[in-house]
Amino acid sequence: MIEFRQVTKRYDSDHTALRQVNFGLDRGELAFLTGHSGAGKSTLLKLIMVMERPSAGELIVGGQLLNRLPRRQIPYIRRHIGVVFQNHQLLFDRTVYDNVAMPLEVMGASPREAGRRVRAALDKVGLLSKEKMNPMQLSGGEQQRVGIARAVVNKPPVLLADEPTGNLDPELSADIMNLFGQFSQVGVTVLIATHDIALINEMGRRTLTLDHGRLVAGGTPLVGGASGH
Ligand SMILES: Nc1ncnc2c1ncn2[C@@H]1O[C@H](COP(=O)(O)OP(=O)(O)OP(=O)(O)O)[C@@H](O)[C@H]1O
Repeated sequence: MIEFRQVTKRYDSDHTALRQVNFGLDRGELAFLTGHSGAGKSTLLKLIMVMERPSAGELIVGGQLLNRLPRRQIPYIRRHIGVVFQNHQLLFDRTVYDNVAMPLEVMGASPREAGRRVRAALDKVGLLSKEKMNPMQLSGGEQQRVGIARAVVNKPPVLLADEPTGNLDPELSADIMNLFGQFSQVGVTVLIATHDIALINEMGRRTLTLDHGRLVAGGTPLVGGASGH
Protein backbone atom coordinates (compact mmCIF):
# COMPACT_ATOMS: atom_id res chain seq x y z
CA MET A 1 0.00 0.00 0.00
CA ILE A 2 2.92 2.30 0.82
CA GLU A 3 6.35 1.81 -0.68
CA PHE A 4 9.48 3.93 -0.30
CA ARG A 5 12.29 3.05 -2.71
CA GLN A 6 15.57 4.80 -1.97
CA VAL A 7 13.69 7.97 -1.03
CA THR A 8 15.79 11.03 -0.22
CA LYS A 9 14.33 14.38 0.83
CA ARG A 10 16.55 17.45 0.77
CA TYR A 11 14.99 20.74 1.85
CA ASP A 12 18.10 22.65 0.75
CA SER A 13 21.79 21.89 0.38
CA ASP A 14 22.31 21.90 4.18
CA HIS A 15 19.15 20.04 5.20
CA THR A 16 18.77 16.44 4.15
CA ALA A 17 15.76 15.19 6.14
CA LEU A 18 15.60 11.64 4.69
CA ARG A 19 18.40 9.59 3.15
CA GLN A 20 17.71 6.65 0.86
CA VAL A 21 14.78 5.34 2.86
CA ASN A 22 13.49 1.89 1.84
CA PHE A 23 10.43 0.18 3.26
CA GLY A 24 7.02 -1.19 2.32
CA LEU A 25 3.80 -1.33 4.31
CA ASP A 26 1.15 -3.77 3.20
CA ARG A 27 -2.61 -3.39 3.23
CA GLY A 28 -3.85 -3.77 6.81
CA GLU A 29 -0.38 -3.46 8.33
CA LEU A 30 0.09 -1.33 11.46
CA ALA A 31 3.54 0.09 12.17
CA PHE A 32 5.16 2.71 14.37
CA LEU A 33 7.57 5.37 13.19
CA THR A 34 10.04 6.62 15.75
CA GLY A 35 13.35 8.43 16.14
CA HIS A 36 14.89 11.46 17.86
CA SER A 37 13.56 14.96 17.34
CA GLY A 38 14.55 16.07 13.84
CA ALA A 39 15.14 12.48 12.65
CA GLY A 40 12.68 12.96 9.78
CA LYS A 41 9.39 11.49 11.01
CA SER A 42 7.17 14.42 10.04
CA THR A 43 8.95 14.70 6.70
CA LEU A 44 8.22 11.05 5.96
CA LEU A 45 4.51 11.56 6.76
CA LYS A 46 4.41 14.76 4.66
CA LEU A 47 5.79 12.87 1.66
CA ILE A 48 2.95 10.32 1.94
CA MET A 49 0.40 13.17 2.17
CA VAL A 50 2.06 14.84 -0.84
CA MET A 51 2.70 17.97 1.22
CA GLU A 52 6.34 17.55 0.16
CA ARG A 53 7.91 15.75 -2.82
CA PRO A 54 10.92 13.39 -2.75
CA SER A 55 14.22 14.81 -4.03
CA ALA A 56 15.25 11.34 -5.23
CA GLY A 57 13.90 7.79 -5.20
CA GLU A 58 10.36 6.55 -5.75
CA LEU A 59 7.32 6.78 -3.50
CA ILE A 60 4.28 4.66 -4.31
CA VAL A 61 0.99 4.89 -2.41
CA GLY A 62 -2.00 2.74 -3.40
CA GLY A 63 -0.26 1.80 -6.65
CA GLN A 64 0.32 5.45 -7.63
CA LEU A 65 3.81 6.81 -8.13
CA LEU A 66 3.65 10.12 -6.24
CA ASN A 67 6.92 11.69 -7.41
CA ARG A 68 5.54 13.45 -10.45
CA LEU A 69 1.85 13.36 -9.62
CA PRO A 70 0.19 16.39 -11.27
CA ARG A 71 -0.85 19.05 -8.77
CA ARG A 72 -4.55 18.75 -9.67
CA GLN A 73 -4.52 15.09 -8.59
CA ILE A 74 -3.22 15.82 -5.09
CA PRO A 75 -6.70 16.39 -3.52
CA TYR A 76 -7.80 13.05 -4.93
CA ILE A 77 -4.84 11.23 -3.32
CA ARG A 78 -5.44 13.04 0.00
CA ARG A 79 -8.97 11.67 0.18
CA HIS A 80 -7.42 8.25 0.47
CA ILE A 81 -5.30 9.22 3.45
CA GLY A 82 -6.76 9.90 6.89
CA VAL A 83 -4.59 11.96 9.24
CA VAL A 84 -4.70 12.24 13.03
CA PHE A 85 -2.71 14.97 14.80
CA GLN A 86 -1.66 15.35 18.43
CA ASN A 87 -3.64 18.55 18.89
CA HIS A 88 -6.53 17.04 16.88
CA GLN A 89 -7.27 20.39 15.19
CA LEU A 90 -10.99 20.40 15.95
CA LEU A 91 -13.18 23.44 15.38
CA PHE A 92 -14.58 24.55 18.71
CA ASP A 93 -17.39 26.60 17.21
CA ARG A 94 -18.96 23.50 15.64
CA THR A 95 -20.56 20.38 17.04
CA VAL A 96 -18.88 16.99 17.21
CA TYR A 97 -21.08 15.90 14.30
CA ASP A 98 -20.02 18.86 12.11
CA ASN A 99 -16.34 18.31 12.88
CA VAL A 100 -16.52 14.70 11.76
CA ALA A 101 -18.59 15.61 8.67
CA MET A 102 -15.99 18.10 7.37
CA PRO A 103 -14.13 15.79 4.94
CA LEU A 104 -17.47 14.65 3.47
CA GLU A 105 -18.57 18.25 2.90
CA VAL A 106 -15.39 18.84 0.91
CA MET A 107 -16.17 15.76 -1.19
CA GLY A 108 -19.74 16.87 -1.81
CA ALA A 109 -21.52 13.89 -0.16
CA SER A 110 -25.32 14.18 0.11
CA PRO A 111 -26.63 15.06 3.61
CA ARG A 112 -28.19 11.61 3.90
CA GLU A 113 -24.98 9.80 2.96
CA ALA A 114 -22.99 12.14 5.23
CA GLY A 115 -25.33 11.40 8.14
CA ARG A 116 -24.93 7.68 7.69
CA ARG A 117 -21.13 7.87 7.48
CA VAL A 118 -20.68 10.32 10.38
CA ARG A 119 -22.81 8.17 12.68
CA ALA A 120 -20.94 5.02 11.66
CA ALA A 121 -17.60 6.74 12.41
CA LEU A 122 -18.81 8.13 15.76
CA ASP A 123 -20.18 4.71 16.67
CA LYS A 124 -16.79 3.14 15.94
CA VAL A 125 -15.03 5.48 18.38
CA GLY A 126 -17.79 5.17 21.00
CA LEU A 127 -19.08 8.75 20.78
CA LEU A 128 -22.43 8.36 19.07
CA SER A 129 -24.29 9.81 22.05
CA LYS A 130 -22.18 13.01 21.96
CA GLU A 131 -22.75 14.11 18.38
CA LYS A 132 -24.55 17.34 19.34
CA MET A 133 -21.98 18.43 21.89
CA ASN A 134 -19.25 20.99 21.38
CA PRO A 135 -15.74 19.45 21.43
CA MET A 136 -14.92 21.84 24.31
CA GLN A 137 -17.29 19.83 26.52
CA LEU A 138 -15.34 16.62 25.92
CA SER A 139 -12.26 15.20 27.68
CA GLY A 140 -8.87 15.13 25.94
CA GLY A 141 -9.24 11.44 25.10
CA GLU A 142 -12.72 12.01 23.69
CA GLN A 143 -11.51 14.94 21.60
CA GLN A 144 -8.78 12.75 20.17
CA ARG A 145 -11.42 10.14 19.29
CA VAL A 146 -13.44 12.81 17.45
CA GLY A 147 -10.25 13.56 15.48
CA ILE A 148 -9.95 9.86 14.65
CA ALA A 149 -13.61 9.62 13.59
CA ARG A 150 -13.01 12.58 11.25
CA ALA A 151 -9.87 10.92 9.84
CA VAL A 152 -11.71 7.69 8.99
CA VAL A 153 -15.14 9.06 8.02
CA ASN A 154 -14.53 8.63 4.30
CA LYS A 155 -12.98 5.18 4.81
CA PRO A 156 -9.44 5.92 3.68
CA PRO A 157 -7.21 2.89 2.97
CA VAL A 158 -4.31 4.66 4.72
CA LEU A 159 -4.34 6.22 8.20
CA LEU A 160 -1.40 8.35 9.39
CA ALA A 161 -1.03 9.61 12.94
CA ASP A 162 1.51 12.16 14.23
CA GLU A 163 1.99 11.80 18.02
CA PRO A 164 -1.67 10.85 18.50
CA THR A 165 -1.27 10.08 22.21
CA GLY A 166 1.05 12.98 23.08
CA ASN A 167 -1.29 14.53 25.63
CA LEU A 168 -2.97 11.41 26.94
CA ASP A 169 -2.33 9.24 29.99
CA PRO A 170 -1.27 5.59 29.44
CA GLU A 171 -4.77 4.14 29.79
CA LEU A 172 -6.31 6.51 27.23
CA SER A 173 -3.31 5.97 24.95
CA ALA A 174 -3.98 2.22 25.06
CA ASP A 175 -7.63 2.87 24.09
CA ILE A 176 -6.53 4.94 21.10
CA MET A 177 -4.05 2.24 20.06
CA ASN A 178 -6.78 -0.40 20.26
CA LEU A 179 -8.84 1.71 17.90
CA PHE A 180 -5.96 1.91 15.42
CA GLY A 181 -5.57 -1.88 15.77
CA GLN A 182 -9.24 -2.35 14.86
CA PHE A 183 -8.85 -0.24 11.73
CA SER A 184 -5.84 -2.27 10.63
CA GLN A 185 -7.84 -5.46 11.13
CA VAL A 186 -10.36 -4.30 8.55
CA GLY A 187 -7.59 -3.60 6.02
CA VAL A 188 -6.52 -0.02 6.76
CA THR A 189 -2.75 0.55 6.58
CA VAL A 190 -1.82 2.48 9.74
CA LEU A 191 1.44 4.36 10.38
CA ILE A 192 1.85 6.04 13.78
CA ALA A 193 4.71 8.49 14.45
CA THR A 194 5.51 8.64 18.15
CA HIS A 195 8.23 9.25 20.74
CA ASP A 196 6.38 7.06 23.22
CA ILE A 197 8.76 4.10 23.56
CA ALA A 198 6.74 2.54 26.40
CA LEU A 199 3.67 2.44 24.18
CA ILE A 200 5.65 0.97 21.28
CA ASN A 201 7.08 -1.77 23.51
CA GLU A 202 3.66 -2.57 24.88
CA MET A 203 2.13 -2.95 21.42
CA GLY A 204 4.89 -5.22 20.05
CA ARG A 205 4.33 -4.08 16.44
CA ARG A 206 6.70 -3.39 13.61
CA THR A 207 8.67 -0.22 14.31
CA LEU A 208 10.45 1.92 11.72
CA THR A 209 13.27 3.83 13.38
CA LEU A 210 14.81 6.92 11.83
CA ASP A 211 18.19 8.31 12.85
CA HIS A 212 19.35 11.52 11.17
CA GLY A 213 17.19 10.72 8.15
CA ARG A 214 18.29 7.11 7.76
CA LEU A 215 15.99 4.19 8.41
CA VAL A 216 18.06 2.15 10.87
CA ALA A 217 15.44 -0.46 11.87
CA GLY A 218 12.14 -1.93 10.69
CA GLY A 219 12.74 -1.24 7.01
CA THR A 220 12.14 -4.72 5.67
CA PRO A 221 10.68 -4.49 2.18
CA LEU A 222 7.34 -6.01 1.25
CA VAL A 223 7.54 -9.78 0.79
CA GLY A 224 8.38 -10.52 -2.84
CA GLY A 225 8.92 -6.83 -3.54
CA ALA A 226 5.25 -6.31 -4.51
CA SER A 227 4.22 -2.69 -4.67
CA GLY A 228 1.08 -3.30 -2.63
CA HIS A 229 -1.57 -2.37 -5.18
N1 LIG B 1 10.46 23.04 5.58
C1 LIG B 1 11.71 22.75 5.97
N2 LIG B 1 12.77 23.44 5.48
C2 LIG B 1 14.04 23.14 5.83
N3 LIG B 1 14.35 22.14 6.68
C3 LIG B 1 13.35 21.43 7.21
C4 LIG B 1 11.97 21.67 6.89
N4 LIG B 1 11.20 20.79 7.57
C5 LIG B 1 12.04 20.02 8.28
N5 LIG B 1 13.33 20.38 8.07
C6 LIG B 1 14.53 19.75 8.65
O1 LIG B 1 14.50 18.36 8.31
C7 LIG B 1 14.92 17.57 9.42
C8 LIG B 1 13.83 16.57 9.79
O2 LIG B 1 12.69 17.25 10.34
P1 LIG B 1 11.32 16.53 10.72
O3 LIG B 1 10.37 17.59 11.13
O4 LIG B 1 10.93 15.63 9.63
O5 LIG B 1 11.77 15.67 11.99
P2 LIG B 1 10.90 14.90 13.11
O6 LIG B 1 11.56 13.59 13.30
O7 LIG B 1 9.48 14.91 12.72
O8 LIG B 1 11.13 15.81 14.38
P3 LIG B 1 10.14 16.06 15.66
O9 LIG B 1 10.07 14.76 16.38
O10 LIG B 1 10.90 17.12 16.42
O11 LIG B 1 8.83 16.53 15.12
C9 LIG B 1 15.28 18.55 10.53
O12 LIG B 1 16.68 18.78 10.45
C10 LIG B 1 14.51 19.79 10.18
O13 LIG B 1 15.17 20.94 10.65
